[in-house]
Amino acid sequence: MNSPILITGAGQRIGLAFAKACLEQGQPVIASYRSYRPAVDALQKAGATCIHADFANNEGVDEFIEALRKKTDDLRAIIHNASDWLPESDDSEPADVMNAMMQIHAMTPYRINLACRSLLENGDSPADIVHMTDYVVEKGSAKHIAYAASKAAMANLTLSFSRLLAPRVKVNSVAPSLIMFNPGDSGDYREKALKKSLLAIEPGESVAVKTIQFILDNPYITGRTLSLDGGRHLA
Ligand SMILES: NC(=O)C1=CN([C@@H]2O[C@H](COP(=O)(O)OP(=O)(O)OC[C@H]3O[C@@H](n4cnc5c(N)ncnc54)[C@H](OP(=O)(O)O)[C@@H]3O)[C@@H](O)[C@H]2O)C=CC1
Ligand SMILES: Nc1nc2c(c(=O)[nH]1)N=C([C@H](O)[C@@H](O)CO)CN2
Repeated sequence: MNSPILITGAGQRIGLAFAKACLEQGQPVIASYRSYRPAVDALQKAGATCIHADFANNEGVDEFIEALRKKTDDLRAIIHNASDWLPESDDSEPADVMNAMMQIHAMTPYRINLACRSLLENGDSPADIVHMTDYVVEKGSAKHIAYAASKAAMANLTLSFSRLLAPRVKVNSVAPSLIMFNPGDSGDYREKALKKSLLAIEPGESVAVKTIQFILDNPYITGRTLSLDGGRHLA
């Protein structure tokens, strides 16, 4: 059948890497992006269907769902990758940070999963939902409290949706720690971040691509979180 895979936040970094890997294998892709970049044009040229979406409020989520349903009647998988890594800070209102984090990491996948259940059930079997969570779900984060809480909520969505959608749809999380730095990360920050895991490397997007693909290829994993953290829990 070759139903498309939906990847949210595919305009850069991990989401873009997974979208490219799918297209290289002939796997149809529907990619959501918020900020336009030349990479979005490149995805479209490579055959992806790209849909602009800002999930900052429910109107934006529902507009996206409406646009998605006009593009396809079925889905092979949904990869909930879109994310903002907001810290607490003196110049931001804590309630605004928590609301923004819960909106992108919990409300958005919750609404999309419920609205797109029939698309997954119409697609190739078994279908998949993958939530991109974070190592901090296990340990918390003193500097990204709301972010960690919202990713924990996302991780719980994996448990509930795996119960709701089995056996037709598998639902899992990938919990990365450091995968790739951001351009503005200082040398001091990078040095400290690398020391937080046993393997002490910045692996890059490919390890996330491999992990998501492993989940999609495995018919007997659901309701689980795969840790992708270089042994950070033992460092
Ligand atoms: N990179 C890492 O080391 C780690 C990543 N992760 C998780 O893995 C996933 C991928 O990480 P990474 O590639 O770094 O992610 P990014 O920080 O690059 O974010 C991915 C995309 O999410 C989009 N996005 C943010 N807010 C919104 C919104 N309100 N509406 C729509 N789209 C939005 C951004 O769109 P745009 O830029 O177009 O505005 C961005 O391109 C994320 O879920 C992240 O939390 C977890 C631990 C470590
Ligand atoms: N949306 C994002 N979430 C996270 C990012 C990121 O760049 N975008 N980065 C991290 C860090 O790499 C952290 O895991 C290690 O310092 C966490 N989440």
